[in-house]
Amino acid sequence: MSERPRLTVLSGPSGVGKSTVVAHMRKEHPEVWLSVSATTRKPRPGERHGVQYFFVTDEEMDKLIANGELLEWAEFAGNRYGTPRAAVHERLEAGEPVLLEIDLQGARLVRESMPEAQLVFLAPPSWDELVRRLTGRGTEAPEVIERRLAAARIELAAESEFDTTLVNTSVEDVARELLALMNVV
Ligand SMILES: Nc1ncnc2c1ncn2[C@@H]1O[C@H](COP(=O)(O)OP(=O)(O)OP(=O)(O)O)[C@@H](O)[C@H]1O
Ligand SMILES: Nc1nc2c(ncn2[C@@H]2O[C@H](COP(=O)(O)O)[C@@H](O)[C@H]2O)c(=O)[nH]1
Repeated sequence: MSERPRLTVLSGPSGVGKSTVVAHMRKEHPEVWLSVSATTRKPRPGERHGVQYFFVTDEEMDKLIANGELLEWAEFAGNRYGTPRAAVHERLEAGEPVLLEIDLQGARLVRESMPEAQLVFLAPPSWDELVRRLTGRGTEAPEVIERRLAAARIELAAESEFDTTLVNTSVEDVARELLALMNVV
């Protein structure tokens, strides 16, 4: 590792492949620490509490927010999501490469509170391919897909706010590029 690791934020429209890229990257490089967010969204089949997310009630999320326990939080497509603050700071202080996979609103908040963070935007090869991926994943009802696509138009329009854009044509290529940006390889 050539430089001190810093916080990296990966954002991009729902269905672009953020989780797929990060999972691929962490298979080879488990030393990259991925923050586990809290969310009020219901678990998808196979998702486990404490692994993909901390699945919390609305009341629990209210408390996390009120107690200042979240580094950032946002409402996205009808659910709330937030990054637990303490774990991120602990890992950064330990010198580990830290990655947040969060939406545009969260990325903007992190930029305000931690201007040294690098913001990476994951873009789809095309709009049609984004729709295919989001629909093909088969995890959301049609009305939820519509909400996520409406958010995607806003997120795509904000690409220039990010330090770097990676286009997710190949999971392997993007994972390699992200590792390089994080100074892990
Ligand atoms: N490069 C790629 N080529 C083809 N399909 C891909 C590629 N990357 C991801 N996918 C597929 O796209 C779908 C969405 O990927 P994924 O769930 O990782 O997206 P995401 O950005 O994490 O979405 P969300 O923000 O909704 O959590 C999945 O079915 C995944 O297998
Ligand atoms: N602002 C935040 N956004 C987050 C966080 N954790 C995840 N996300 C983003 O939410 C959407 C939807 O995720 P899904 O798992 O329901 O498909 C996606 O863009 C995630 O990146 C967070 O802590 N804060």
